[in-house]
Amino acid sequence: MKALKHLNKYFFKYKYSIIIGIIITVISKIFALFTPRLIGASINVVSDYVNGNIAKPVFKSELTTNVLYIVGAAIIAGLFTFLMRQTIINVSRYIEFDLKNEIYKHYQVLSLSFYKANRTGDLMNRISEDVGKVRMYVGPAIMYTINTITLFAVAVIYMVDRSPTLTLYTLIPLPILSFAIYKLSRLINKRSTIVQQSLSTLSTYSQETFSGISVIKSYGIETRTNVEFEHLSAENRHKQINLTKVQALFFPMMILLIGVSNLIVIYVGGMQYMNGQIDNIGTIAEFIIYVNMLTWPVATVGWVTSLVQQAEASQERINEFLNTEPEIKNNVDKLTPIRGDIEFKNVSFVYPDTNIEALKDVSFSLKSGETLAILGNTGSGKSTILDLIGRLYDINNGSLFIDNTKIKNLNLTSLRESIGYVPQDAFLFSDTIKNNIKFGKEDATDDDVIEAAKNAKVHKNIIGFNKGYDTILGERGLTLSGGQKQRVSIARAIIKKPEILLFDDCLSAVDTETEEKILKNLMKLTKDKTTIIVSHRISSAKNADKIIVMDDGKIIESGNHASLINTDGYYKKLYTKQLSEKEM
Ligand SMILES: Nc1ncnc2c1ncn2[C@@H]1O[C@H](COP(=O)(O)OP(=O)(O)OP(=O)(O)O)[C@@H](O)[C@H]1O
Repeated sequence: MKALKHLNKYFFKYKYSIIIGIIITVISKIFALFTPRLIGASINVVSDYVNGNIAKPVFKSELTTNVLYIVGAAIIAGLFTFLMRQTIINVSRYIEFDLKNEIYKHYQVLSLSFYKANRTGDLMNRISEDVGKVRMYVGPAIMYTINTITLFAVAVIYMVDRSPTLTLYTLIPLPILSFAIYKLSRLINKRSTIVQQSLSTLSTYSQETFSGISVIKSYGIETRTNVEFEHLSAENRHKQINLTKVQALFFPMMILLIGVSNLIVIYVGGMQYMNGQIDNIGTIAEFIIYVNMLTWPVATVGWVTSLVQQAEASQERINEFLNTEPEIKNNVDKLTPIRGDIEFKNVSFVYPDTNIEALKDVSFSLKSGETLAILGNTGSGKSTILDLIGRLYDINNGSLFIDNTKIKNLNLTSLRESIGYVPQDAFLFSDTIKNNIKFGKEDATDDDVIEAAKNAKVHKNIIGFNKGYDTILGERGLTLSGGQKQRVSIARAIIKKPEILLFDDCLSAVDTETEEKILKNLMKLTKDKTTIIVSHRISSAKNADKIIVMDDGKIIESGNHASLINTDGYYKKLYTKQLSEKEM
């Protein structure tokens, strides 16, 4: 129960609703337990009349009164049972909502390395399935426990009052029932988990094949994927059947144990009535109803125990994430406006998850308003430089200054708000094109959006779509070409008018002519902004104030276009190659 302590703050938050829920539960059970007493009394009235102990008018009036009481008690019990669910189950839904928000909020502050170390499916499971299991503890488990305790306490008092010996015999099979249900519930849960895992494998497989359907079709491997799906599906069927087998045992087992209890009541009660230990035949009927009323709550003891165990395991998994501290923390509370000077001083960086040394002793500096182009082979560390400027990771060695202040001593929100970043793989949300561009600046007007799109040279493409800027992108919307995506992504960055603009090879899918036009616009827009352009093309780099060439994490060349084309090396070679390609 240690992990579940995390929920105490929520119980405290909703304490009044929970207390009201408990009171309502107790009232509903007290009224529900009037029924057996009234039925017992009614049978006694019938018995007295048959034996000639009471006259017909008395018999009629007593029976009518009892029936009215039974109906009244049932209505009140029903009403309170409804209210019981409305309070306690509602509280569980509120706590589920709060817990989901708490987890989601925490996910948002966790660093990229956390997302690298954990699979998306796992993150989703903890916020949905695990929270669902915890809710079963907060709601049904607590409700049924209060229910059982109240029902048991009241019923046993009534029963002992009627016949202590018969009470004892009636209660004997109940712990056996509870234990059997507990064992069965555990088995059901174990098999359900196996079924869930196999279902998630099946859906992951299907999802992947649907996403990669064009590859599957172009390689003509539909039959292979069909066979694989059938195989996974057959495995799932086998696991589902295994689960159904144990689930099918649940009700027969309950019916068997209720039957045994009823037999005991009839046999022992009958003997006692014949021996004169019980005065009234109605007591036996009363006890049979008690047995039937108590069976389900007793069975729930076993069920609830396994619910609590599952909730504990789920909360433990949730706590593991909630207790994970973000690696990148904001160390400064007050906002620190950014001008845009950047300086790397002997910076080295090792990716924590792969131990790859992506940057080795890198030094360069850039004044606010200057443009830097970074070139180099793939995997040479270009994107890593951009990630470090956005403080997506913290450096291991050396110093990284922004505006002559160590990056760790800047307010994280100020830093990130002052950066417009266009990643290598442009990611667009399933939303309208307009909202995807406005993502960079929520309060942007339609004119701002159009201006940004024009500068990114994507406006003409957008107005060519039927719904223009309101065209929905994503799975159920329009698919943009690689180059269009990159340009929408550029529009998103420039609409923000940030102090620092980072372009990570974001013109690679654009033809050189459009690239030229975009670069011209960017030069105008970023005149007084610090700009870093990562590229494999000389055309993107040639106008930059500074150019560095990376290889295996190190800077191997630096200068500007004029100086580098006069130095034998990577840049000159690339320049000559791309020049001859252009001429061809
Ligand atoms: N998130 C990451 N986790 C672990 N290692 C990484 C991560 N990102 C990059 N690396 C590794 O760090 C090295 C530098 O990668 P980086 O992405 O900075 O290169 P790049 O020069 O931008 O390459 P490209 O031109 O292909 O984009 C590579 O060896 C890469 O495998």
